[in-house]
This record gives sequence, C-alpha cells and structure tokens, in this order.
Amino acid sequence: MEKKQFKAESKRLLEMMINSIYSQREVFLRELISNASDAIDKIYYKALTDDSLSFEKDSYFIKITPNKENRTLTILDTGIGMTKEDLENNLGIIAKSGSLAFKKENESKDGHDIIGQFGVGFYAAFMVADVVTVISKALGSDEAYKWESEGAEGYTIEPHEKDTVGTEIILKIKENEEEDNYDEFLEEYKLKSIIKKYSDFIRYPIKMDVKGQRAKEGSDNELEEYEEEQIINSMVPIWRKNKNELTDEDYVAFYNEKHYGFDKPIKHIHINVDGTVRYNAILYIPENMPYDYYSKEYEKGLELYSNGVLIMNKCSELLPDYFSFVKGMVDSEDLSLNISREILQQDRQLKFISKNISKKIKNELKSLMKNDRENYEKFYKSFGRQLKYGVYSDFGSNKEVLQDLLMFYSSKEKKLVSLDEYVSRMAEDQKYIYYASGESIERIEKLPQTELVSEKGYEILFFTEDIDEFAIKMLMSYNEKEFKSVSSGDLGIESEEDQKQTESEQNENKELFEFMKNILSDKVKDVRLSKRLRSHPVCLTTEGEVTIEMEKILSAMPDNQNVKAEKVLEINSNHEVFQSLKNAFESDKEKITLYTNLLYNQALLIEGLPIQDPVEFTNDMCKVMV
Ligand SMILES: Nc1ncnc2c1ncn2[C@@H]1O[C@H](COP(=O)(O)OP(=O)(O)OP(=O)(O)O)[C@@H](O)[C@H]1O
Repeated sequence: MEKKQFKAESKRLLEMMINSIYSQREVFLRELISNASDAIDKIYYKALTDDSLSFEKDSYFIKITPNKENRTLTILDTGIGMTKEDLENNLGIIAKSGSLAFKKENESKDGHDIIGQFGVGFYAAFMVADVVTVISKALGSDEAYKWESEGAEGYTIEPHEKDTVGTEIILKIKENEEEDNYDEFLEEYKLKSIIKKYSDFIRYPIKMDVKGQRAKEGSDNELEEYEEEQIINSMVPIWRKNKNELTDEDYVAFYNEKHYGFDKPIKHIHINVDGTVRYNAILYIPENMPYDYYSKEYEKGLELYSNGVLIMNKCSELLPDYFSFVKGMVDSEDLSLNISREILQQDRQLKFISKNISKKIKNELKSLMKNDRENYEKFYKSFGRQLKYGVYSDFGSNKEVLQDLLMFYSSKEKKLVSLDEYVSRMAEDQKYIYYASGESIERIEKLPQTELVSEKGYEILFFTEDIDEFAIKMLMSYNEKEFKSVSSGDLGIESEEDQKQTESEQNENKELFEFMKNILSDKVKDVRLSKRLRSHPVCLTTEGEVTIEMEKILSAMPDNQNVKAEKVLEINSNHEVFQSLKNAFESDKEKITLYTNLLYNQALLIEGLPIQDPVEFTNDMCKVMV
C-alpha cells in the first residue's frame, strides 16, 4: 500500500502559531533575544574546536533599537549569522530548529547553554509586527541576504549589503488597535522592563541607546538631553557563580534586586546540583512575614529559569505549602518545556527538584535552630504557624518532616524550646509530654490545672496559637512520648496509693457529687473530686478528643457546628470551699444549688469561656454576700 505524507496548510499553521502559542505578546522579545544569544553561543562553541577562530567576548553583543517615527524595532546581534540556505531552512520551515540541530551535532562538546529547540520562537515576532525583515551575514561568507515576510503570505529572499557578520531583525510594529496597544513596544521603559524580566541573565550584553537629562556644563539650572548606550541586563547569573566567590552582601543585593522582599533575609541557601537533573537554585528564608502571608491572596512559588531565561514568575510546584514562605529562584537546563516555554511538558524533573529543595530547606532550618537560635526564633515568630499547619494538613502526612522544627514556650525555661529538647530533659518517671492551652502565656501560667504537673517538677509546653492543639493531636507522640493535656482526665502522675485514696474519698462524697451533677445537668459530663488541684477550689477538665481550647476555636469558625468539649467539673477536697459545700449539702439544698452554679461559672471564667447568664451569676454573687 502506498504510504502518503501528511500535508500541512502552512498559512493556517503559521496563523495558529502566531495567535495561540503565547499568552503574552511581550515574550516575542524574549524569543528574539534568545535566538541572538544562541547565535553568539554558536560562534563560541565553534571557536572551542576551530583554531582559526578566536572568541573575544567583548566583541559580542545584542542591540535593541526602537524607532518611533518609522515604527520599527531592531534586534541586532553579532552572532554566527545565516546563509541563504539557513534563512530558507530555518525561517522558511516552521518547526525547523537550526539550534537544535547545532546542539545535537555538538553534543559531545558541551553546547547545552543553547536555548532554542522547537523552531517556532522566531514567529512570535508576528504577534507585534506586520512585516519582519531579517538581514544576515553568515560567519565565513562574503554575501549577505535579506529575508522578508508579512506573515502568512510567505517570504522573499534577496542579496543585501551588510558589512559585519551577524543578524539584524527589523520589526515593523503594528498600529494600535482598539484594545491592543502596540506603541509600548517602541517605548524605552517598556523594552527595558521586558529585557530585565525575561532576559536579565543572557550571558552577552544587551545594549540600548538610552535617553536621559543632565545639568548642562557650566550652568547651574539648565538641563540638556543626552543619549548614551547602556547595557540593560545583569548578564552574570549569580547562581552560576562559585559559592566562595560570593559574599553575604551579594546574596542580599540579589534578594533586593529581585524584589523577593523588603526585609533582610535571615538565611540564604545556594544549591548547585550536577546529577541526573542539573539545576542551580538560590533560596531565601525571609525574616518578616509578607503582609498578605496568611491570606488567600498570597501566592507561593519560586522563579523558574531555563538556561537563564525566565519561564515562570511563581512556580508553585517547587515548594510544598509548609515552606511557602521561601523565596528565590531555580535555573535548570534539563526541564522539558512546552513549545511556548510557559508550561512544563511533564513535571518529573520538577518533582525531583522540588523534593531536593525541600530536603535542603529542612536541613538549613534545623541547623539554624541548633546554631543560631536567635535568628531561628525570629523566623519562627513569622512562620512557625505555617509549619504547624503543615503538621496538621494532608492528614499529617508531613509530620515526620516538620516535627523537629517545632517550638513551644516552656514553663520551666521561660522561652521557646524544641520537642527534642523537652524530651531529652524529661524526668525518668515522666510518662508524657505535658501541655496546657490558653490565650496567652500569662493566662496559662495561672491555670489551676497546671498545679499538680508543676508541683511534680515536670515541664509544661504552653500552647497559645489556635492551631497548636490540632497539630499536636495529629502528631500524637514525639520520640515515642505521647502528648498529654494538663486538663485531661488521667494525667498519669498519681501513685497507686494516691489513686486508692482519691477513689475512697470520691465514694465517700458520692451523693454530693451526684447532686451537683444533677443541678448542672448536661452542662457537664461529671462532677468529681480533683487530684490535680492544690490551691484552687475548682477547675474544668475534659474527656474525649475535643478540648476546651478546641471548642473555642471551632465555635468561632463561620461554619460553627456547635461542637462541645465533654467537660468535667473538678472540686478540690483540700480547699475550705469543699467543707462549705458539704455543710450546705447536709443542711440547705438551696445553698448547695447556689454554690454549685457559682463554682461552675467560676470555672468557665478561668477557662475564658462565656457564662451563659451573666446576670444570674452576679445575682448569685450578691446572694452569697448578704
Ligand atoms: N538571530 C539569529 N541568528 C542566527 N540564526 C538564527 C537567528 N534567529 C533564528 N535563527 C535560526 O533560526 C532557527 C529557528 O528559530 P526559532 O526561534 O524559530 O526556533 P529555535 O530558536 O530553534 O527554537 P525555539 O522555538 O525553542 O525558540 C534557529 O534554530 C536558528 O538556527
């Protein structure tokens, strides 16, 4: 059977290419500058093996010249140029990439800095130009040629005059249309900003004649206009430099220049990986929280470059949510880009890089915690909450990664301590990691529930953020030590003997407690004799999963499901109040009702919970006084 070749309607194909590949018109300049850089690179690579060629870096450059009167924008390079055949093959055949062919030919001799690979970037010029003219003289050739096209209708080639080797591309910029402004591509400031954005790290100088004003010589107040040639791009990507060539100031300067933040970063991480996926990265741990950090508006991500050309401003796949505060960039020559260079074809390499980066960030944070506590605390103040969210979210799947980075205020040390530090200090007979929750350190310090644990000499971690208890519930234990709230039913502290004594005392007063429970009805699950109170008469503890702090947080949420903690009212039998309760129970049922309600409301107040009927509460107080 005869095999037939596919045919392409090239006119339609070009139209589709021009109109549907790129989401932003301004990338036409990125594509043409990348081609110019490739063309210079090709001379560089050729010179490596051809002794008759020498590569004087200073004679190679790219120049951008807008001309408002003629509505033209010229991109000139001193690269390898194109012969007549090259012009026909590379610019006359869609999807033919001379650069890819060059890269393949020279694979063994490096050449991986070459950017072009698809053979389509050039046509991006037609997004902004009605006519594109290319005048080129190839290296080693005496003749120059002019290629010209108005897009879909085809092109012409004819001999042309050109003294020097290289290529000049002249775009006849389109007239403005109703919603489309093309004039901006003739404006100096706009061109500068596009170059800075995408092509800042092209390795050859990108020059432009820039207008300015200065004081006229010999005059104090007269100004004169002048024009001078400036290099617009920074050229040397700092991430490709050797780490020991760079100072802290260099990294801070890069952070500021790239507008990653207005603060001074706490730490930078410079990564050069030369393995299966090659990449360089410079990451920063900021000191201050961006104003929108804990809002929906905040977008995480790192800048992504491919061979020094910006691909994406914020590549979110590079960072897990729990490290969303990290700023910086990644450059890799091994990414599978799609044709528009806007998205990635498949994210295998990206996943690899992301995993690698996360590991490095974690290790850096760990070493910061260990070796520079002051700065770690600064960092933790801004972003500790995010780490705790990280422990809690995704069903705790990242808790192993994050648990070593957590810190909480310690009742003993009076400062933030890590879980590792807590556990390593635990007393021999101490079974649990104890914590207490409340609005602030000052409030927790006064909580009656902490009395017994403190008396035992055990350290208590103070949980003051809403996420704390949720994160810890997800963590469950650290180094095989379970977490235990000081308000939980069984504290695991009492000796068997003590327990027996409490039980018998509880039995002795069984009727009293039952009576009190009936008065409070379903407000509490139980009324009990307390084992944990020392100087305070009363407190609330909880049974089950939901604690009082959790109840507070859940009830403040917009979709309040009315989740309630199972509360237990605990009474201190060593307090004088207990005797009064007993007396009242014996003789005056009205009084015992009054006392019970008062004690319950007091316990609510201590916990920072609202009293259901404040008027009744104050009336009750008055009754006691008169
Ligand atoms: N300024 C230039 N100097 C020399 N050759 C050029 C120049 N611009 C384009 N070419 C040649 O034309 C070819 C096609 O360019 P085009 O921009 O369409 O694709 P590419 O750069 O190869 O790939 P990509 O689509 O990935 O950018 C290039 O591969 C290169 O061989």
